[in-house]
Amino acid sequence: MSVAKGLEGVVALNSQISSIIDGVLTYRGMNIDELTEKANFEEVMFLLWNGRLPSQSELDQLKQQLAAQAKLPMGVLDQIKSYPKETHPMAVLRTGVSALGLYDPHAEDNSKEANLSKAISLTAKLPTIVAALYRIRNGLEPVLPHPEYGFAQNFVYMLHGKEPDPVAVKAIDKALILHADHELNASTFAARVTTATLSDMYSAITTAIGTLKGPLHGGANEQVMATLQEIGSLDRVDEVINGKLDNKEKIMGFGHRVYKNGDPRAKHLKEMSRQLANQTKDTTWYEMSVKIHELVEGKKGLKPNVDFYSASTYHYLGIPRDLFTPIFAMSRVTGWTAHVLEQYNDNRLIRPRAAYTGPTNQSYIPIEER
Ligand SMILES: CC(=O)SCCNC(=O)CCNC(=O)[C@H](O)C(C)(C)COP(=O)(O)OP(=O)(O)OC[C@H]1O[C@@H](n2cnc3c(N)ncnc32)[C@H](O)[C@@H]1OP(=O)(O)O
Ligand SMILES: O=C([O-])CC(=O)C(=O)O
Repeated sequence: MSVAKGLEGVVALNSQISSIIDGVLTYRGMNIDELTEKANFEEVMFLLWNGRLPSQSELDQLKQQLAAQAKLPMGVLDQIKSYPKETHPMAVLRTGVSALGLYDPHAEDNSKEANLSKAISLTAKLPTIVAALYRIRNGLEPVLPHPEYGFAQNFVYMLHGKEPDPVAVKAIDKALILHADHELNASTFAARVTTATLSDMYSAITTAIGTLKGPLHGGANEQVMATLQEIGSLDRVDEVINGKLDNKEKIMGFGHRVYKNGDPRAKHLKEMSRQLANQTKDTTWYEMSVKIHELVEGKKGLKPNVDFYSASTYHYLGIPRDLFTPIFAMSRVTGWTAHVLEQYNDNRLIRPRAAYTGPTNQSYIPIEER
């Protein structure tokens, strides 16, 4: 058996949700450049789940459903309050989503209707968990979701507990659009593997969150910020980055399994970071990022992925770095749930083979003879 390590280049299934063709990313056939410029995140979630853009009344209805579903069951909120304060937010999110399943009487109903409403409910509740865990850890009371606010607006509101800044809301909305789906990335694949056993949507999304958490995947955005903070100033970029490259360390936020000529999302995040740098009059993080970009591309030919400029963007918005990956999850849950729906629609157990490379013809040795 020949092995494609890391399943590189293996086409594992058919999907109609997003595509990466010649370096162009589309959701349901629509270029993400256009969606980022013209759509809002609620339209994009509808698009991913339903395969088309919503009418005005469908969009209004979705917004109402999201607002109605955003509150957490008391049991889940109480659990989050009881977790050790130093727990990583992705671990809280993973456990919180798993716990949500316990409070949903339809958790085991895998009909299309039940799963679509679970997709809406999970999408609505993830920001509430993220904002709550942030506030609880800082000794603050969680803020109830605002029934009149849009998705991004509500997240910023619940995080800071005050009228959200429209610039921050717009930036988060765009970032959420850019992260929403990405073909058969590791966490989406993991969600589909779980779904393909005919397990439930909460199990699939819990699987996906655990998979997104790793630094080779969604967890890279937090590590990008760690690198920027380690460097600390523009004049140290050369020394630190060259040192890491000489040590054969990976520079987080660079490289991609699929894009070899650049990630089409990075330019949008770079521009957002640039604008926020100018608005906050704190250009260091943006300038350091650009310098790292030039150095890594010049020396290794590697280009930034979606995680690289998202780090400085979120930092400018006053978001602590360990919330970066949870924000990614708040967006990607729309793609994950769309893939869960697609998997149920035409399911077959996902079960590849392994080429066995261990010893053969071994005999059992009684314990007293070992
Ligand atoms: C949302 C997302 O998940 S986007 C990806 C987020 N992850 C990161 O940013 C982490 C840093 N990047 C990486 O680790 C990789 O580029 C990945 C995981 C994204 C893709 O990995 P793969 O396709 O398996 O590439 P692989 O790790 O085999 O790299 C190929 C070569 O490029 C090098 N390379 C790849 N990425 C980097 C990097 N970020 N920094 C330095 N070198 C790198 C590898 O060391 C390897 O070199 P070698 O052939 O001399 O051993
Ligand atoms: O597709 C991948 O391998 C990683 C990913 O999730 C993304 O880039 O958004």
